[in-house]
Amino acid sequence: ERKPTIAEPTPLQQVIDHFHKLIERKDANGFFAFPVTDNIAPMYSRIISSPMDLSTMRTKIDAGEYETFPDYRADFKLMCENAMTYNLPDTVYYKGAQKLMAAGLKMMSKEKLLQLKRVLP
Ligand SMILES: COc1ccc(OC)c(-c2cc(C(C)=O)n3cccnc23)c1
Repeated sequence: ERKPTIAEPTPLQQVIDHFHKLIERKDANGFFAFPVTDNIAPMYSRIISSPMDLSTMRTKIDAGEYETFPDYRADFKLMCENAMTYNLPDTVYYKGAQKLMAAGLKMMSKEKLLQLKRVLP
């Protein structure tokens, strides 16, 4: 019978996958790994209108939902900004988001992407 074909990742998916893996490694505690639920964060779904997390981003990467690299970077920023909206500044979540955002945007800066473009076919 016909075998299901596994879609060959596009060059964009491969570049996004490369950065996503680096970001996942930076979230050692897993605070950003899965959607934040109302039972671990009271009223979260009332306060944060557009939730985002690394597992949702992974699903979007594999489904080819990111048309451009900036679309992916925007979800990463949204995830960090949500944490800095919901949590007070002196929490591990706010501080973790601040650190993750700084490291991630530095890694995915326009200069870094230009360098990458030079070495890609
Ligand atoms: C303490 O263990 C965990 C485990 C998973 C979490 O989110 C997926 C979180 C978590 C992650 C967050 C964020 C990202 O705002 N959060 C906010 C308040 C209370 N908990 C959290 C904490």
